[in-house]
Amino acid sequence: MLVGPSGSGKTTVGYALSEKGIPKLVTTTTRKPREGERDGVDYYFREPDELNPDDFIEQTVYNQRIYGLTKNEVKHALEKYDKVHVSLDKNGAKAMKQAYPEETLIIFMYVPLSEMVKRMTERGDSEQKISERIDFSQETNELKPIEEADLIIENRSIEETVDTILYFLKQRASAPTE
Ligand SMILES: Nc1ncnc2c1ncn2[C@@H]1O[C@H](COP(=O)(O)OP(=O)(O)OP(=O)(O)O)[C@@H](O)[C@H]1O
Ligand SMILES: Nc1nc2c(ncn2[C@@H]2O[C@H](COP(=O)(O)O)[C@@H](O)[C@H]2O)c(=O)[nH]1
Repeated sequence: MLVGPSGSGKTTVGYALSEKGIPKLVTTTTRKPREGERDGVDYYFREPDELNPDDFIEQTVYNQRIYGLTKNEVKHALEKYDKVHVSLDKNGAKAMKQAYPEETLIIFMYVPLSEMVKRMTERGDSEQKISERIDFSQETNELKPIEEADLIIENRSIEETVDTILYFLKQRASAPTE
């Protein structure tokens, strides 16, 4: 599970992990698509009244929008792949870790605040959106790594971050189980 504040690079690193054979679980949200985002690829974009809580393993409200991971998405992915990744907020990651402690790893990514702003600007977010996201991050303490994190990593260069994650996963896979 990739966790970190807005603009820390979860989506970008996630693309790179997919290319390395660790595909992404597509989650569902009631927020509107950003430019270039596609339904069924980036998210399942839905209206609030289309969501049935029983279909979800976990759901959260982030910045006034609902996000969640469906049981079906996990079931279908794990029929095909032994390892997958997903980008979740802190609440989602904690809930998943509690429910599936042996099967999940939390990778917390961060960048300095100034870099977050720069990257969101480059991504094309409006000044208002950036300011909302930064305020939200600060109010919810999103910049602070969560205690449950298995790996905490500053996302300086994408290549370095991806290599570190792959190395970490390899180490964990070869570590003897208790
Ligand atoms: N290591 C990096 N160096 C430079 N730019 C980066 C790096 N990682 C990501 N970016 C850029 O930063 C911007 C934000 O990255 P991204 O959308 O992946 O963040 P995110 O954590 O998924 O954010 P959100 O939670 O808001 O969806 C993008 O424009 C991306 O290309
Ligand atoms: N708990 C969950 N968090 C999710 C899910 N899908 C995405 N996210 C996280 O929400 C925020 C905002 O995402 P954005 O794409 O609107 O910037 C970010 O932290 C995502 O990782 C989910 O299904 N459950």
